[in-house]
Amino acid sequence: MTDEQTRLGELREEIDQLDQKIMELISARAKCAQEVASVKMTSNSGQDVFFYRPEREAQVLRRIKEQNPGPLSGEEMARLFREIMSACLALEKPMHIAFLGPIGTFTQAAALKHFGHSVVSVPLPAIDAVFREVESGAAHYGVVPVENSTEGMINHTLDMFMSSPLKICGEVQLRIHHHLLVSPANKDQEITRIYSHQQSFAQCRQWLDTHRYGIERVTVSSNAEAARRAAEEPGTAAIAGDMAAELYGLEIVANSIEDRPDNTTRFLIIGREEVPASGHDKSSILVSMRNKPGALYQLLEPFHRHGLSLTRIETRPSPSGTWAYVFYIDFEGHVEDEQVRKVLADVEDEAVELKRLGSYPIGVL
Ligand SMILES: C=C(O[C@@H]1C=C(C(=O)O)C=C[C@H]1O)C(=O)O
Repeated sequence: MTDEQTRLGELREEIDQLDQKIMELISARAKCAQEVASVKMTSNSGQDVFFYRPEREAQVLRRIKEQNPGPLSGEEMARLFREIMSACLALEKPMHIAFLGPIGTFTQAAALKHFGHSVVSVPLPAIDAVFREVESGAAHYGVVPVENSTEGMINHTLDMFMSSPLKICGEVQLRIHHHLLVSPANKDQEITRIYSHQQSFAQCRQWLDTHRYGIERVTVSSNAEAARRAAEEPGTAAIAGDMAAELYGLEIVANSIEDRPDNTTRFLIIGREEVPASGHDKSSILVSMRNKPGALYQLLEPFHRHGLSLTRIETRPSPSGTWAYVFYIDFEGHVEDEQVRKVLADVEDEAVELKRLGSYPIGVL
């Protein structure tokens, strides 16, 4: 045996021993989580038991990121723990997560990033169907896209909150990389048509105008549907992400063709319960104001006076009348915070209506 072989043998021996310890520790952790479940059941007899605790999971992931000694990055370590927690929670109760489908969409990728892979993910054909599935109790939580850094707000999601009783329980951001994809069987054919979702076409507009000018662009209901069609129809391509490419066995012709390298989509987690404070939270509200001079100033002034940071303000037409508006506002803080309570009380004095959509942990992953 050479020196190199001897050294490799020793290192592999060490890795095997470490793996054994990791396995024992993960099993001990899983037993603890099971114990937590039985405590929750006995202390909550007869009432709804909330096995999934978003605020606690956010705290665990934040601590892991902060205390991670390296050489793995904090993000990487948190992702590993995300999966460990997901598996532990599945022992307590397997969660059903509705998402904007079909399978292979970025929304599914966001759902798995947020909840880990030990959940049952349920694809639904439209954003309102995801809301209905959670409202009816058929799914524990839902995941819907809410804004993209290149293309702006997903208005359909915002408008759903006007009528839905659901709460926002979390947020997750996903870097969106689009590829031009073809079926390996049709690789040598000339492409005469490209399928994609309207949002993805918009996020790749400049690239398409420069590199595939004049080729017909056909909008379909999702990237995954685009990939499915490209897999079947000769002479076509799709713009979609890695998950859809893998699912339909497509090959990448051009990689990461989004116009902005930081192209990111933010998704919301919707559920039926309010989430207690995690220590680093955000809140969302819908406010309709009287249509009078200074209305927007009056709405924003309390945030300034109490030093609360706004992270987003969007205006949507009110369903109650022509030229009336509803403001969708995100800000830092939790409704349990004293400062937030004061601001909301002031806003409520001036507003026609104030709807609290929820306070939730700022996305960790
Ligand atoms: C174990 C618990 O239940 C679930 C599992 C968690 C975990 O594995 O760390 C954390 C929060 C809950 O979603 C808990 O509430 O502490």
